[in-house]
Amino acid sequence: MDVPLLAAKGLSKTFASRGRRVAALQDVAFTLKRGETLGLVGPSGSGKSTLARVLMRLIEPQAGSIHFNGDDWLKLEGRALRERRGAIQMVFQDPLSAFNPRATIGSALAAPLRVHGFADGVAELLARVGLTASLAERGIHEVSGGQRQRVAIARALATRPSVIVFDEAVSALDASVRGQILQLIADLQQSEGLAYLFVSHDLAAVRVIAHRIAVMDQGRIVECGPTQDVVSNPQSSTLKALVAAVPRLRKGG
Ligand SMILES: Nc1ncnc2c1ncn2[C@@H]1O[C@H](COP(=O)(O)OP(=O)(O)OP(=O)(O)O)[C@@H](O)[C@H]1O
Repeated sequence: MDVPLLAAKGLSKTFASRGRRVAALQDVAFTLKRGETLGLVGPSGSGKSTLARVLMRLIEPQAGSIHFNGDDWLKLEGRALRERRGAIQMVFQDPLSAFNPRATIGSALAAPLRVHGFADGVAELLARVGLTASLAERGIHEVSGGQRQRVAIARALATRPSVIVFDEAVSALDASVRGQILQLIADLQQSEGLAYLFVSHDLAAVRVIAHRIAVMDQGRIVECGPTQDVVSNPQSSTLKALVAAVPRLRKGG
């Protein structure tokens, strides 16, 4: 039997803010297989980041479960959580916000290696993302946007994850750099069998990288299926609107 690497069920999260209750996740379920990319698309406020943060154990849902790699993921606490949480990593849109501005790239990469007791070197990590070892001495501010995103990916790899969540990770890059980073992400998946949750409002980028796409709206997954099927024959009004917003995906366009 083909047991998924990760299976989420019944995830619900309601935020209360200024007297209003917002259902950010409502009974969300999905699976991820080893080596698979699930694209997660949806309009602003649909719950994509909330779902990513629940996976990362940054926020607790009120209901639901995640089975991941043999663990009841949302029940892990204390030492077990500390030991295992590096198995799911996240890459954000803006790597600058995720790095200590005064640290060199080398020290930013060395820290997670040390914490996990891994013998891999910084140079090795940089090589895996197509960067030269000499970059280790530079600050994160001193390198280009594309190089920064490569460093962010290298740091995610440092804890030997089996899942990486990309949250709008290529959205801020210009088109040619975006293509190169998408290629790197795909190559790493091929060589290392990583599973990805690729969160983006950019359906064009999701289409090239995702095997399957899940569409969120108002906290629910309203549609999910193989990328080609879903994009060529959208069922939900949410996805129809997203497809219409990408001119070259429109029928006859
Ligand atoms: N900490 C919070 N407190 C209150 N409301 C929140 C909080 N985090 C998210 N929300 C609300 O939950 C809903 C889902 O937000 P979320 O950020 O998950 O959506 P999103 O799809 O990632 O949007 P975007 O594409 O704009 O990042 C929104 O209505 C948002 O305002």
